[in-house]
Amino acid sequence: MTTSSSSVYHVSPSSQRSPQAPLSIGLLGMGAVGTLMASHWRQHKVFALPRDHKSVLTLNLFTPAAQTAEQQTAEHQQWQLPCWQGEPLDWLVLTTKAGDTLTALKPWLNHLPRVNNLLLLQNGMGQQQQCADWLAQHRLHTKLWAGISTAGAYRRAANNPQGSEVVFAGAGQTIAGRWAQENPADNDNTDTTPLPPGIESVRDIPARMREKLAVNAVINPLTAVLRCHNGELVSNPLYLPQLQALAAEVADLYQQLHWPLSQDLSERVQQVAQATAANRSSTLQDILAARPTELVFICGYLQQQAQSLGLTLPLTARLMRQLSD
Ligand SMILES: NC(=O)C1=CN([C@@H]2O[C@H](COP(=O)(O)OP(=O)(O)OC[C@H]3O[C@@H](n4cnc5c(N)ncnc54)[C@H](OP(=O)(O)O)[C@@H]3O)[C@@H](O)[C@H]2O)C=CC1
Ligand SMILES: CC(C)(CO)C(=O)C(=O)O
Repeated sequence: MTTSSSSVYHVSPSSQRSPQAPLSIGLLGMGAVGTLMASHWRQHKVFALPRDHKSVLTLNLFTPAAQTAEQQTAEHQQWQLPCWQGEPLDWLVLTTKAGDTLTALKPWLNHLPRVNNLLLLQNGMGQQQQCADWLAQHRLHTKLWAGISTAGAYRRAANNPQGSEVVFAGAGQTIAGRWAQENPADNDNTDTTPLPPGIESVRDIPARMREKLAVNAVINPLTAVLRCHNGELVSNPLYLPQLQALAAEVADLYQQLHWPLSQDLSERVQQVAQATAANRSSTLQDILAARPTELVFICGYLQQQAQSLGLTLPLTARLMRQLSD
């Protein structure tokens, strides 16, 4: 098990041993992050919620050599998850893309009264409040949690009966907290429900998500329009001023919204772009694969916030137009 000096676990597939009694956990969204999480929770009772409600789901995970401290050789894992039939769940963890949240949940509505805690482990913002409203509309008392992760994984074609596998691309930190309202003052900071292993409980999840959102609101649309790796936003003298201008626009909005940022946004974005220099942003990857992006839940969410104050975000709006052309 890989742990830091605090109680934070750094997610690494299957290497972690559970320090607690087995939890029953449902996973909705069996893609890259869903498979990584399922691997991590092999000691628990994990169910899949596949779109087709099939009885069993086969997962394939490839971990390259030396991806985790204790693992020296590359490893292929294949295992199966039973499909959830409405058994009581401690946790339902949703790992679809942001835009698929409610579409994925709706077919399971009748079973949701048997779910104690629902965790949305996704990038973007906006879908958490949509989900909170939807749960309230259906008088469901499931406790809603939101989380973000810096672990990395991607899907690729593979020579197995399923035709694909998930590649573990890097360990990271996963945090989550109760989502009551978007206003942090209204959140329940006292909930001590133990989270599934590998996820650190934080008291200020909306604030933590906003910090991440600000970085994504700069790197993701720019790399998608410029069709470049993250690092080029800093190393290319034509791109750096665009990064700085967009960061200033987003930082100004945060100031107007009274959303604190722990660091100068332009500096923070440059650090993240350099730390992930060889990566293609998730938005660029989606565009190259002709998949819908999550920008509506990143830039679009900030545009809505700006609109609520009677403001506009001209640079963001131009990038969004360029990407919709
Ligand atoms: N990949 C990464 O490294 C990271 C991703 N994230 C975030 O995590 C979230 C998930 O990303 P990722 O795992 O990469 O995405 P993937 O596209 O790999 O996985 C999403 C999964 O959700 C499934 N899904 C979509 N709609 C439904 C539905 N209606 N019912 C059931 N399943 C459904 C998809 O199924 P199908 O394939 O059939 O469409 C797919 O298996 C995103 O918000 C992403 O930004 C955050 C940090 C890192
Ligand atoms: C931090 C960053 C920009 C890394 O690529 C990311 O979160 C994403 O691509 O969505």
